[in-house]
Amino acid sequence: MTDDDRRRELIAALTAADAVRFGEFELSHGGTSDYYVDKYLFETDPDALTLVAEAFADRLAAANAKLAGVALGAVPLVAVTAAELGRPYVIARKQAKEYGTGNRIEGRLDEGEEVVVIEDIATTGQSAVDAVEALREAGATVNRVLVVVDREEGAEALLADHDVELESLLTATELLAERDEGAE
Ligand SMILES: O=P(O)(O)OC[C@H]1O[C@H](OP(=O)(O)OP(=O)(O)O)[C@H](O)[C@@H]1O
Ligand SMILES: O=C(O)c1cc(=O)[nH]c(=O)[nH]1
Repeated sequence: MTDDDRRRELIAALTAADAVRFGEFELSHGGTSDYYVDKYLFETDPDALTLVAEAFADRLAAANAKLAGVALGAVPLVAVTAAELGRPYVIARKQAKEYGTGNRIEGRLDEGEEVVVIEDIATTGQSAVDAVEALREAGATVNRVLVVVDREEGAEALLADHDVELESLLTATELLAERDEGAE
């Protein structure tokens, strides 16, 4: 299957899961948008979840790295991708747990381990940067973030400022091409 075919299949699966919404939406790091990718709708749909995990696993097969998912949204994605690859993973919480272990990073992480971050959506990239910083503080080496959708609103540049490369399965331009062509 070509990359284009795979992208088309993924867009169809996200659309079938009703995850691409149009209207007015508030975003997590400020501002509003006329569209929103409801990650929980595609992540709870078995077809879309499987496609995303397979696409991530393909990209990660050659990298001998541990995976990390950014809570909450990327947890199902990292779990299914890691199972597909037969690899362990960790979870980066938004904040450290306030009792018990007090962990910010959940799961086993050894000093100096290479980690690739899995994220659902990148908008400003701030959530991904926060996870990278928490992982680095915990001793990991991180230079790659993989997302399902890059909304192309600054995440690539912000991550590059932190020496991290952003890769996406889909860009907003690709995801919204049909709507935008219709609007021309
Ligand atoms: O690139 P950014 O500007 O940081 O925005 C994208 C982030 O915002 C959303 O998460 P949300 O805050 O909705 O959190 P959740 O995963 O806990 O639902 C999305 O899943 C990304 O994690
Ligand atoms: O930036 C966000 O908060 C955001 C955008 C989006 O399309 N989907 C989402 O879950 N969060």
